[in-house]
Amino acid sequence: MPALAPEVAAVRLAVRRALTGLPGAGPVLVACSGGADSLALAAAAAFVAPRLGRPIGLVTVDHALQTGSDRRAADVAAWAAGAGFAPAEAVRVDVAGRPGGPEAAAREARYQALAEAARRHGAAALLTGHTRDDQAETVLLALARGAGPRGLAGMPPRRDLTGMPLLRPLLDISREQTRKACAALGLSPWEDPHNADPSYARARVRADALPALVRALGPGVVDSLARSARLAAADAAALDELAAAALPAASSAADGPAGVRAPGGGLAVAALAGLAPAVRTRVLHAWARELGASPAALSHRHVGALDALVTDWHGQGEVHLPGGLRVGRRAGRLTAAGPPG
Ligand SMILES: Nc1ncnc2c1ncn2[C@@H]1O[C@H](COP(=O)(O)OP(=O)(O)OP(=O)(O)O)[C@@H](O)[C@H]1O
Repeated sequence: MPALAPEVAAVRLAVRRALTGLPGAGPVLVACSGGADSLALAAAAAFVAPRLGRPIGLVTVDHALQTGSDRRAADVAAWAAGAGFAPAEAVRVDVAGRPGGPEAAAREARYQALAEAARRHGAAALLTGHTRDDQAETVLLALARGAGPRGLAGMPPRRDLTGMPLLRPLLDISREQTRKACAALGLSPWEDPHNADPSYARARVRADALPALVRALGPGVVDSLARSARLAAADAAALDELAAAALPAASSAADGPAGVRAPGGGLAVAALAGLAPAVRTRVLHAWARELGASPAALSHRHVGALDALVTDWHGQGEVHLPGGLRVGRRAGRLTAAGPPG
């Protein structure tokens, strides 16, 4: 019997770790584009899941943005059916008319379709094939736009996708390993032309920025960026916890000791002023979200303007937040009004 390729073993081990102890009896659903990362993930899941008594399914999304995309989706679904996935489904989505650029619109449509499919099949979790290289690219892109620790934390290995657990078992596996795993298993991955399209920032990072860093600083740079993401994630989680405790305290300080906390009830400036800036800005961000400001539209500029009501008060006017909300400072409190109508 030929020896098991080390890359195949590494991917299987990563998937086994992610699936062990997963609650719920439903299938795990692999989100597979047919690319090397998610194909290696699917092949590993097909091996590991049955051994853990876990059913497996696979969904591939057809964004209908390129000619032949329907054939690619059908090929992936057919391979999956043959490899024992049930369901083995190709889902077509309509990307047109969504907000943001084409990349963001395709991602939103894809995640919506994947979450819907996972719910429809009673899945215990959805699995994606993001690798350590994807993580390093995410961190570089976050650095380039001046993100804080939450952005630099990159992608978590596990998150909630509208009520469905989304797992990323391959965050410690390199893209080279997924390619080698596919080759060792005789699988021919699909090459997504978008991955090489220089009009996408991520494609430029993948093709130019990261290879330039590796040339200048050595091959360890990808692993180092992924490690920085893990460290930033731990710090961001600790700061989020501090902020989660400080928000009700600042809110009840504003309402008086017997006050019942209500998001619109205001925040006490004195309580906010005593917080470390990293905690205070998180409290203000969380409060703005509670008030109804959409997280996607809430920017550093909005939070900075709220912070200035506390730390740089000179009688300035109200701060306008997304969704028609207005926040002002009166009698030692930040209070909110709106949206209009
Ligand atoms: N069309 C699709 N259908 C289903 N899942 C997808 C699709 N596109 C991406 N995914 C999922 O999202 C993950 C990340 O995709 P992305 O395109 O960002 O990275 P990638 O490195 O090109 O991945 P891959 O090599 O697996 O295509 C994939 O590994 C896969 O799990």
